[in-house]
Amino acid sequence: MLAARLAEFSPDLVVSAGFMRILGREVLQENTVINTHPALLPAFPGAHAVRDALDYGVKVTGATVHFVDEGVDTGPVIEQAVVRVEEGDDVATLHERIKTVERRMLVDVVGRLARHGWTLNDRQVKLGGAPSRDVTEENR
Ligand SMILES: Nc1nc2c(c(=O)[nH]1)N[C@@H](CN(C=O)c1ccc(C(=O)N[C@@H](CCC(=O)O)C(=O)O)cc1)CN2
Ligand SMILES: NCC(=O)N[C@@H]1O[C@H](COP(=O)([O-])[O-])[C@@H](O)[C@H]1O
Repeated sequence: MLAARLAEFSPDLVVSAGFMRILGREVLQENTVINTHPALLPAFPGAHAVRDALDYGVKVTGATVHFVDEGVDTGPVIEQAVVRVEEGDDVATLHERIKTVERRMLVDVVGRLARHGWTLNDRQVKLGGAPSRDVTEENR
């Protein structure tokens, strides 16, 4: 039982990155969970975001770090980073480029959450601190 296993560590924050199981109420009621998703939510939720973005023909996609709620990819957005779709991209090439950006963003977000905390009003997340340059540069 994941909830019980997590309780043994009393984590301040649980990070889901590539964790492909839907978390249930028993985990979410006891833990603050964030997730990284390889699309600009609310676009392309679910388990096949990169494929779905390519199939749709978007020119830009990206990655989202969000709080996890009982919905699927519906939690409040913490940070996003944009990635252009390039000529000749397939799922593998596009996903690798997204992963490069999302890993940097995830490290930045976890650091800011830990150091500066956050506020949540309705769906608006305000993180303390400022995004690191390499996250914001990608968004230019
Ligand atoms: N309660 C939540 N749990 C999780 C979330 C979330 O937003 N809410 N995010 C996921 C990770 N995730 C997207 O970032 C995600 C993972 C898996 C699926 C999904 O539909 N899985 C299907 C299998 C799909 C397939 O393999 O074809 C399933 O579990 O039946 C959607 C989104 C972490 N957990
Ligand atoms: N919907 C969940 C989802 O698609 N998660 C994605 O799985 C990849 C894991 O990469 P990795 O195995 O190389 O860390 C990441 O791109 C993450 O956003």
